[in-house]
Amino acid sequence: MSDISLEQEKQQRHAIEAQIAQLFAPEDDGLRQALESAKAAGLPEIQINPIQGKLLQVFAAASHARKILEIGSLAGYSGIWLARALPADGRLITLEIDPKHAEVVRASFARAGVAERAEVRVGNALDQLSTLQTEAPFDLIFIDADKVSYPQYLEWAIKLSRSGSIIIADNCVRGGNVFQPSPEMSEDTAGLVKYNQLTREDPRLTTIVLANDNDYTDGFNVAVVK
Ligand SMILES: C[S@@+](CC[C@H](N)C(=O)[O-])C[C@H]1O[C@@H](n2cnc3c(N)ncnc32)[C@H](O)[C@@H]1O
Repeated sequence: MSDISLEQEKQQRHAIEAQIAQLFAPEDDGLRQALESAKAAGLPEIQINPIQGKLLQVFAAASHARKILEIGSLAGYSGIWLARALPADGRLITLEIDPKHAEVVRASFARAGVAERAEVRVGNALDQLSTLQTEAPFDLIFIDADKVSYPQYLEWAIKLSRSGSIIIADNCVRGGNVFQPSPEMSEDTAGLVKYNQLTREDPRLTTIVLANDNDYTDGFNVAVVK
C-alpha cells in the first residue's frame, strides 16, 4: 500500500474515533481541567483517552461497581471517569507514588465534583495493596502504574476481588511487542508479557486484550474473575 493510502486510512480511523468520542464519550470541564492542570504542572501526557474512559465506565456498570481501586493516578483523569461511574455512596481509592501527582489529583477531583467519593493515597502501590484487605472486595480494579510490577499487581488484584470483579490493565499491547517476546526486551515489556501470560493461563480468570489506544497499537487487558 502506498504512503498516501496509508495516511488516508489513518485519517479515516482518527475521524471515526473522533466521532465515537464526541457521541459516546464527550469530555466536560472537569475532565478538560484535569488535563490542563496536568500540563501546567509538567506531568507527562500519558493518560487514557476518552473512549477508554467511557469503556471503564461500561465495565464499572457491568460489575455493579460500588468500590473501585486504581493503581497509578497521574493527574486523576481516569480517576474522574471511574469515580463518575460510582453511585453517590460508592468509593474510588487510587494509589499514586508521586506526591506532586497526588496534589494535582486532589485538585482535579474537587473541580470535577467527585472528591467525596474519590481518594488518592500516596506511596508505592506494592506497599499499599496489603493494607487494603479490610476494604476489599473491589468490584473493578484498574492497573496503570509501573509495568515491571504488573504481575504482582495482578496477584493482589485477584486477592482483593470477588467473583465477577473486573481487572483492567492498560498498555498491554505496546505496538505488538508484547506478543513477540525477545531476550533483549525491556523490563517494562517483560512485565507486560508476563501479565498477559498470567491472565491468559490463570483458571480463575476469563481474559481478552483490546487494542483500543494509540492508533490501535496499545490497549487494555480485561480480565473477569470467575
Ligand atoms: C500512566 S500514569 C497513570 C495514568 C492515569 N491512570 C490516567 O489514565 O489518567 C502512571 C502513574 O503511576 C504512577 N506510579 C508509577 N509507579 C508507581 C508505583 N510503584 N506505585 C504507585 N504509583 C506508581 C506514576 O507516578 C504515574 O502517575
